[in-house]
Amino acid sequence: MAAAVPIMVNDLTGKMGRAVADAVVARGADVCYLVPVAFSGEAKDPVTIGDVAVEIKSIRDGDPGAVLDDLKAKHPGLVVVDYTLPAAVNANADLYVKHAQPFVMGTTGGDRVKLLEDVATSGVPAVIAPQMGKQVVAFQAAMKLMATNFPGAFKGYTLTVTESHQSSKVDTSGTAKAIVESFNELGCGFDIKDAVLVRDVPTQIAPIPNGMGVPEEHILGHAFHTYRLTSPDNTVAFEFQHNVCGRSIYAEGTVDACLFLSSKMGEGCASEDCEAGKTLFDMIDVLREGGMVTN
Ligand SMILES: NC(=O)C1=CN([C@@H]2O[C@H](COP(=O)(O)OP(=O)(O)OC[C@H]3O[C@@H](n4cnc5c(N)ncnc54)[C@H](O)[C@@H]3O)[C@@H](O)[C@H]2O)C=CC1
Ligand SMILES: O=C(O)C1=N[C@H](C(=O)O)C[C@H](O)C1
Repeated sequence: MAAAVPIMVNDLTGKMGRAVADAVVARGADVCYLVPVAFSGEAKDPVTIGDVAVEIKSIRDGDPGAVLDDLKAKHPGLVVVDYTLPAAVNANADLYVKHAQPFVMGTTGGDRVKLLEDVATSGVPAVIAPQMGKQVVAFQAAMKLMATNFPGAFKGYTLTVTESHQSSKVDTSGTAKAIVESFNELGCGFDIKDAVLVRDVPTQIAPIPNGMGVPEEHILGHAFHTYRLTSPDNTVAFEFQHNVCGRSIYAEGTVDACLFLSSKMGEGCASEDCEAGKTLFDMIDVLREGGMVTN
């Protein structure tokens, strides 16, 4: 039986970090366990999750690289999870890469081109994806497949994109950005700057068609996305929607990504679908290789 995978969650005092830390503990100590240190933007009081008291260290002060090296030595096979902020994405990835630390990056935003280039060329195993919820990833993969098989199929159609998230979200949905890439390959010519971002609570709560119809109990944690395509003469319309309440779908997917990454560490991608030596993965890779629990 494989050894339990040690997982460090940065920042588990944030909303997603906490959901992932809870999911790590819930998955069971025979599968994975939470290491007792996490990075945040600043040092904070320890947080107890399950029976683990986690020390919260500042990633900006002291020597975070030495902390990582020490954790790696104490917890062989360590996987780091990053759910921080768009402004931290590139610097945090640089730190993990510099210390050859495999990681799962769920944080959105930052300079994505640089992120993917830097990590791919480093050879440090990583899963990077703006969406970790496996059913949403399956939809994302289906759109990608449609774009590959039928490029230009929606040429001339007008696309509108509306996304609603908790008002603390600072960036445009990373998932919408990824899915719009496929719509553009299908011929839509959509500028992501034209996406409608709903962050005000009254509009979120108001029923459809005037509002988003978000259940009030999920105002602090929801992700509603609608992509609407209309033909040039307005006679044909398509609407695609994925509406998520809460965060467990992403947290469970993240634990799956950690286990996937752990199986890849040191061997590259072994499946028929993957080119040998591949070290940078996304959630579509994780999905393709199966083995994800159903939630
Ligand atoms: N890939 C996916 O499936 C999902 C991605 N996300 C993304 O995760 C990110 C975090 O979202 P939330 O947890 O809602 O935000 P949050 O604001 O609740 O948490 C962010 C945390 O990061 C900390 N932080 C700031 N700078 C840091 C640094 N340099 N290093 C370490 N920690 C730092 C903050 O103190 C805060 O506690 C966002 O980019 C969001 O879009 C969220 C849900 C799902
Ligand atoms: O910040 C969030 O909450 C989410 N962020 C991700 C994104 O930007 O796409 C995934 C999901 O939408 C939730």
